[in-house]
Order: sequence, then structure tokens, then C-alpha cells
Amino acid sequence: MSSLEEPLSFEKLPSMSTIDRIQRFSSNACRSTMADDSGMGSCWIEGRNCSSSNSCKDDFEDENIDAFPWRRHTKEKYKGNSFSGGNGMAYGSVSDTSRKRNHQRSSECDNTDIRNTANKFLSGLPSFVKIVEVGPRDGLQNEKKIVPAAVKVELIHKLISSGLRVIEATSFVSPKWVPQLADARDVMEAVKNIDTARLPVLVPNIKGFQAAIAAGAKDLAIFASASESFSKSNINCSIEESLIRYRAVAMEAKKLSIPVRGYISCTVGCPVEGHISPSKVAYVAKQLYDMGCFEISLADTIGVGTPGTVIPMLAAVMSVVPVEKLAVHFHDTYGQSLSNILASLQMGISIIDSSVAGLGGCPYAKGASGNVATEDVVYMLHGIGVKTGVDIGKLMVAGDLISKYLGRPSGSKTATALNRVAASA
Ligand SMILES: CC(C)(COP(=O)([O-])OP(=O)([O-])OC[C@H]1O[C@@H](n2cnc3c(N)ncnc32)[C@H](O)[C@@H]1OP(=O)([O-])[O-])[C@@H](O)C(=O)NCCC(=O)NCCSC(=O)C[C@@](C)(O)CC(=O)[O-]
Repeated sequence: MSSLEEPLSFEKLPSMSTIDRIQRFSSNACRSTMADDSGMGSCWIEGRNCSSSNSCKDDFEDENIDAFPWRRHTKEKYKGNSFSGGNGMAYGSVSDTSRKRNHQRSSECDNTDIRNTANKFLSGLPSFVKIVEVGPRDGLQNEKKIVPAAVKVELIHKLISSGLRVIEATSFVSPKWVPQLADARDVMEAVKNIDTARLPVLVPNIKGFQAAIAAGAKDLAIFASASESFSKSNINCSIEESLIRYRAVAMEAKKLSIPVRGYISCTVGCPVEGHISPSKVAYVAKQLYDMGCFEISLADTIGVGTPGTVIPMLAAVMSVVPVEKLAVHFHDTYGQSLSNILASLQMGISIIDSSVAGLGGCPYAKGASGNVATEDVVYMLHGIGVKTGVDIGKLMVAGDLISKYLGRPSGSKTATALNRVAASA
């Protein structure tokens, strides 16, 4: 553990005694009254007399500080400092005392066994995941309060500063349909010369394509659906009609060597049609792939999926499109995004869409809530040893900017927790 904003990774395994305790959770466990700010949840310890909450708490804290060193770290390193959101290394590393104690513990147990077990579950994961940040587009498109182009541009700059290398900037769609993005040309004009990140924009048809190219877009995305009803409500045409439009866009883009990403909405569920069959998704994915999309993002637009529905859908799509061309795009309506992402990684996916501060939702998908928060995705990925190139502290600065502008707290649990930890230090 080297910094406040880094999760406990499997390389920094908790001691065997801590794991033993966790495994000994049982229904007759006693609950301490300690207020928990560790991210571990409440203190449940089997077979202990916790009538004295202090002894339970002290004991727990002793263990917990080693398993979750940012608590000690926070207390020691943040005295008098406010959270800067800077580079992780600036926060130093776990205290020597803590390290010594960890060392003693590891000699008491067989850490090789623990490591082997961890590797069994995590070794198949990609070493690096490309995050496609969709906050400025998907994140904002549903916001009623119009965000000025200058704020959108500042947000994009801050996201780039955090290390993100693909950021969806805006959409060239009808301003009557999506008023929030009516300033697409202004945003694109302001960011078109950025060469440190790719800034794709959504286009629904040739009109949008022409406007995007004229404004300086160098990366495009087209968006189809696996649900007939959603296609109608989102882009006012059938799936087949949309594929005809998108083929025209893809052909024009090819002439200019402009890469085109394809989206498929409602890949597991539709607000009108309910369950969507994996074969429908595979059909649309193959069409997008064949028309030249370099990447296809599979969206759970209303966030109803679980690994139980996401895995069969991915399996169907992977039978017609190479897995390295696939991305996943989860909305967190039912709190299933991270488990779906982990399942997707285990299936070989290494491209994940997410939105800073958990902003988002499609205006034409009733009940859809925010996208999975980028901070939460980065926290989990770093915690399981997957690199992203993203500095979570700097990402939180971007999240703070837009959350403050919108006048509401971040939708990211990680950002909320880290801000709370920093504030209490
Ligand atoms: C596709 C249309 C345009 C069809 O809309 P329509 O009304 O059927 O189109 P139309 O061809 O009849 O044109 C109507 C008006 O729109 C104009 N128009 C036509 N095209 C454009 C354009 N490109 N840019 C600007 N203006 C355009 C056109 O010029 C005309 O203007 P008017 O003559 O009335 O003044 C409309 O339905 C639309 O813009 N839909 C976009 C909806 C949208 O952006 N949804 C959110 C993005 S998708 C999403 O969020 C899901 C995703 C990708 O994140 C993944 C997931 O989670 O599922």
C-alpha cells in the first residue's frame, strides 16, 4: 500500500489471522458498535463477548489497520494536510511499524498458499485495461441543467490530466432530441487539437457525420440497439434502418481513415421488451463489425444485468466478433456494474466504458441511472492488480469539478469514501 487512494491489492495480502477472522463470520457473531470508516463494513467477530465494545474495537482496529493500512496512513500522513488528489506517491508508504508487523505475521503463516489462491482467481485477468471515459457525453446528455461548453472543455482537460486516453467528448445529434449537447461544435472546436487523447463523438446519421468532421472530430461512434423498441425511441428508426444509416457513415469514415466505434444498447434488457436474447445482440455486433467498426461496446443501458445474463450475452457475441474488439458499458441501476465488469474481464474483455462521478443515463431509456463511476472501476482494477494508467486522485479532481457544477455529490462510492477519509484526517 503506497497511498491513500490505492486499494489493498492482492500483492499486499492481509495476514492469515485476519483472513481466519473473516472466514469465521457466523450467524451468532457479535457486532461491535464501532463506527466504521475503513471500507470493511461493520465488525463481526465470532464468539467474542463484545459487551465491552472497546475491547472488540481495539482488537479489530489492530487487525484492521494492517489489512487496510490507509487508516493508519491517513492518520499519520494527513495530519494538517488537505487531500490534494495528487500523484499517489506523494502520500508516502505504510509506516515502518505496520510493515514490521506485517512481516512478523507473514512469517507466522504461509503466504505462498494465499498468493496461489489469489492467483487462481485473478491470474487470467488482463494486465492493462483501456478505460473509455464517457462522462462528457453519456454522463452529461441527460442533465437538465445546461452545462456551458467551457465547463465541458475544462472537464475534458482534467480527465486527460488524470491519465485517461480515450474520452467521449460530445454527440452530433439533433439538438431537439438532446438539448444538453447542442454545443457539440463549440466543444469540438475547443478540443480538436488535443493530441494526448482520443476524443470520439457520437453520430446517428450522415448529417451528424458531416457536422462532426467539419468541427474537427477524428474519432466517431455510431449507436445501434439490440432492442427494436429502444431503437425507435432513441433514434426514431428500426434496427435494420439504423444499420443502413450506419453503413453509410462507416463507408464515408473509411474514406477519411476515421476510426468508428460501434455501440449496442440494451444488450441484456430493454425497458419495453424485457429480456433481450443474446443471439440478437450477436447479430447486431456482427453487422457493426462487418461494416468496419474497430471496437464494439456492449451496453447494459438500464443496468439490469448480472453476471448471470451478461456472461451468456458476451459468449454469444464472442462467437462472432473477436474478444479484443469488444468493450463493456454498464449502468449501475441495480449496483451490478462492478460484478459484471469482473465477469467480463474473466471472459477476456479488456476495454471498459465508465463515467467520472458516475454521471449518466440515456434520455430515451426510462429508469436508466448513471454509468458505473470511473473512480470505482479504477479502484477495483488497481485492487486486483490491473493497470489503467489513471491517477485516481487527479480523476477525483475532475469528478469534483463536474459534481460541484451540477450541485450534487459524486455518484462514485470510491470518491465519496476517499473524500471522507481525507476530510477526517
Ligand atoms: C437520429 C435523430 C436525429 C433522428 O431524428 P428524426 O426526428 O427522426 O430525424 P429527421 O431526419 O426527421 O430530422 C429531424 C430534425 O433533426 C435534424 N437532424 C437530423 N439529424 C441530425 C443531426 N445528426 N444533428 C443535428 N440535427 C439533426 C434534422 O435536420 C431535422 O431538423 P429540422 O428540419 O426539424 O429543423 C434523432 O433521433 C436523434 O438525434 N437521436 C439521438 C438520441 C441520442 O442522442 N440518444 C442518446 C445517445 S445513445 C445512448 O446514450 C446509449 C449509449 C450509446 O450510451 C449506450 C447505452 O448505454 O445504451
